[in-house]
Amino acid sequence: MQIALLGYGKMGKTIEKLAIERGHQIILTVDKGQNDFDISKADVAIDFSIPDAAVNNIITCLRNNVPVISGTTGWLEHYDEMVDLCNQKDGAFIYASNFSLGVNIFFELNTQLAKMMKQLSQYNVSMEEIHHTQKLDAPSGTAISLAEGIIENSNYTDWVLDAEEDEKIPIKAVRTPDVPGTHTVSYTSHVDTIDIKHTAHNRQGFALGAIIAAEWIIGKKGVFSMKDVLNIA
Ligand SMILES: NC(=O)C1=CN([C@@H]2O[C@H](COP(=O)(O)OP(=O)(O)OC[C@H]3O[C@@H](n4cnc5c(N)ncnc54)[C@H](O)[C@@H]3O)[C@@H](O)[C@H]2O)C=CC1
Ligand SMILES: O=C(O)C1=N[C@H](C(=O)O)C[C@H](O)C1
Repeated sequence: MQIALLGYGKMGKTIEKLAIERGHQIILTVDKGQNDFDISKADVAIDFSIPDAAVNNIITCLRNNVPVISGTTGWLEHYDEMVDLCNQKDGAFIYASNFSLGVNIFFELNTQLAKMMKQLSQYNVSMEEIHHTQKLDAPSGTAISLAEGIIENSNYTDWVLDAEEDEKIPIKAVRTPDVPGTHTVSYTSHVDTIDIKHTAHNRQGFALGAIIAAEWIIGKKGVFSMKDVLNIA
């Protein structure tokens, strides 16, 4: 596979190393300030850039008929526009807030637990996400996905960052040097707490998942998710 990497930071560099080990070629890397690039020769593009750049990068890929894997978080208010553009261009697109296998299993566990807890009004749910201090967005995309999984399966209506409001899931965002990503969902009653937690030890799980998604999307048309790629649940 000939891959274009949009964003050549911590994730871009981790993906480059793993992709080469899997026999792929990196034919283009794009980083800050490179606004004029030719992506048309890539089989697939993988975007791990910044929230302000993600939308333009996805548009460039779809307009050039290049399938795009988007891992950048913090731009989701434009997600529906990207879905429309993908369908209009008969393109191929996957966004995932978290590409790691472990977190995608954790998403399923979170959904099942939310269903079990729905009738148990003595428990209140809360979430904590911990990330490195360079992270630009809060809460993390993964925390938002976890909150959406709970909202779909409970009486909670929304989430709220670093605050407490009725019927909203409180998410605490903590920034600590060098933490790749830790997410905890807690259900607390007066007598006990149930925690489920995922801890990333490094970025390799995110990178491998994104490469597997890129390998999977070649030859497909449409908007997909990691559930389609991993064929789970
Ligand atoms: N979905 C997932 O599994 C994961 C998502 N992420 C997300 O991926 C994004 C990148 O994460 P990191 O690599 O850790 O950040 P990073 O800060 O190390 O790298 C981002 C890179 O994007 C570059 N950039 C800035 N403007 C750009 C533009 N217009 N076009 C292309 N590149 C541009 C920056 O100069 C930087 O080198 C973040 O939004 C993060 O939340 C991170 C890890 C896993
Ligand atoms: O910025 C990061 O580093 C990460 N971002 C993603 C997110 O916002 O959920 C995924 C992972 O937690 C690492």
